[in-house]
Amino acid sequence: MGLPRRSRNRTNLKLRRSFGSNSDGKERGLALCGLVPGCSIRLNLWLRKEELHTVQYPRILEEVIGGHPYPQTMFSFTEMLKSLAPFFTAAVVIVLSPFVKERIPYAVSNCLVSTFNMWLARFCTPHITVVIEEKGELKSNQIYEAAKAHLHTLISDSTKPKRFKVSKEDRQTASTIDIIKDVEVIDYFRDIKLKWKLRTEKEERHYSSPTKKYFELSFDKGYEMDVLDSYLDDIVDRYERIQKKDKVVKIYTCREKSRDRVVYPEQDRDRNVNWSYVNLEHSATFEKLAMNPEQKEMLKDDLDRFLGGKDLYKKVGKSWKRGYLLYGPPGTGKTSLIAAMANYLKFNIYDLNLTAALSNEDLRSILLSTTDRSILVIEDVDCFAKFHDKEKKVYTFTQSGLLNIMDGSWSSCGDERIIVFTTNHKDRLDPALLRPGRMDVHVHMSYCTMDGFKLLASNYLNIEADHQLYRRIEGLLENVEVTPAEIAEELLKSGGIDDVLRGLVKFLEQKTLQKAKASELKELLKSDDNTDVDVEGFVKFLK
Ligand SMILES: Nc1ncnc2c1ncn2[C@@H]1O[C@H](COP(=O)(O)OP(=O)(O)OP(=O)(O)O)[C@@H](O)[C@H]1O
Repeated sequence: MGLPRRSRNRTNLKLRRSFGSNSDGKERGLALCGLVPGCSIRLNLWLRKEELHTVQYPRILEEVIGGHPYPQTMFSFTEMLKSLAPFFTAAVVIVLSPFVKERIPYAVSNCLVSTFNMWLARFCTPHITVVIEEKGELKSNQIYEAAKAHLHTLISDSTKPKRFKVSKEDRQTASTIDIIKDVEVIDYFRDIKLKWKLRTEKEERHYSSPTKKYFELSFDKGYEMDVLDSYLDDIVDRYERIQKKDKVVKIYTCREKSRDRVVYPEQDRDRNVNWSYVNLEHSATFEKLAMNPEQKEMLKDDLDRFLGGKDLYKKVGKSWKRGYLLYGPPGTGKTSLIAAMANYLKFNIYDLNLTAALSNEDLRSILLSTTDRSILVIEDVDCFAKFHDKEKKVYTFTQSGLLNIMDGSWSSCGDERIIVFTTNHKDRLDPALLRPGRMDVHVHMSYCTMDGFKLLASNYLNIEADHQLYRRIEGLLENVEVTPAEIAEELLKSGGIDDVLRGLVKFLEQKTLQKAKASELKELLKSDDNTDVDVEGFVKFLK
């Protein structure tokens, strides 16, 4: 596990003073430590006590560290007094102790001595600070997520810090306790005392650059192996187990890039990718979906085979990814099917909102920032047919850009990745996009059938057996194209079962009538040779 390193050329050094001796043990004095926030780089500057009053600390450290000024306020007098106060207390105790022992109760002198010991231990034992940043180079940092979950459990179950926050969202059943930034949370592991702090830091390059979050984990020097190899590993293992068992599926959306088009340096491009997430509240499951039962089974089998196919994919040298194309008219359940797939697999969803402003480079960064065991969704992919248009190439990705990323870097640097495209017009898609390897399974989401209707009626109205109106409904469904979304809307209306079904029959009859009128009109227009009308378009419009 590599610890992150930072440049020494930073302006916001935090300085700490402590007494001790330097490495050869001879020189005693005050050590000025330049601590880079969130980093274990420590710069010690040894001074004799008599030099303390004459030295300009900032100037000296400036030279040591490399030419950056520090805010003078860091060396305030109060702060200096604060850090010397325990030392002073201890000195008083030591000097006065023979005298004090006889005159003050044992408990009081004992308390003073132990305060001194604590202070000594605190200032003389060197600490290690490990920084755990929220984001790695490209993706989220799993140790950060695991630490967050661990601290959440820790403060909910036992150790409460001095300050913590409580919140409860609308639909939550219980309130949530969470840590606040800069407040210390103490944890113990095999007698090692561990101090956690959540920190945030604004990148200084630009006002719109994102705030960086990270945890600082501090502990006594000498325990590095225990902490890195056992403590953190335990936390991550536990997190992974919980994730697999009770994982709440999340849906990530990519936030709009800032409008002022900041051009970040190459190494910072990925910082521009900013996913935000909410828990997927969609309760869709395969069982609740009204679709062809055989197709449903085929899809579930395909997903199962994909999940268990690690060795096969490795053996044949293919990336462990699978592409699905869901096509059909609006309201036939494409989005619901994606939610059902995510709930079935317990994979997070990345909803990629392709806008004309994205370049191929942006697209690459976005795709590479998604995690394994996820479903990448690109809805209404036919709308990007215009990405053939090379004229708009300044900020527009190209179709070949999308395909290259899908086939190349994105798919080869992760495991268990699913990509789902949806479209209302399969015929408008470029055949290059449709070929196996890119879209391996094509799923047609069709208008509602009688089987689909029965399933919806069971979900919405709890009708398990037959109903006297079913014959009528079946007859109507055979003749009219109606989407499951339309049926669902009717079934949601208020009233008893009979009222709702009668309302549905009425709705279907109206649709049948409209259809008949539309075809009548079509025939009429066709028979009139002099009519200069786009018959198909006109009928569609009327529908
Ligand atoms: N096959 C289905 N089974 C069950 N419910 C469905 C189905 N299709 C649609 N619905 C209902 O209709 C609503 C809208 O459907 P959904 O958004 O999944 O359709 P869509 O095909 O993705 O539409 P669009 O192409 O406009 O995005 C869903 O929330 C669900 O309640």
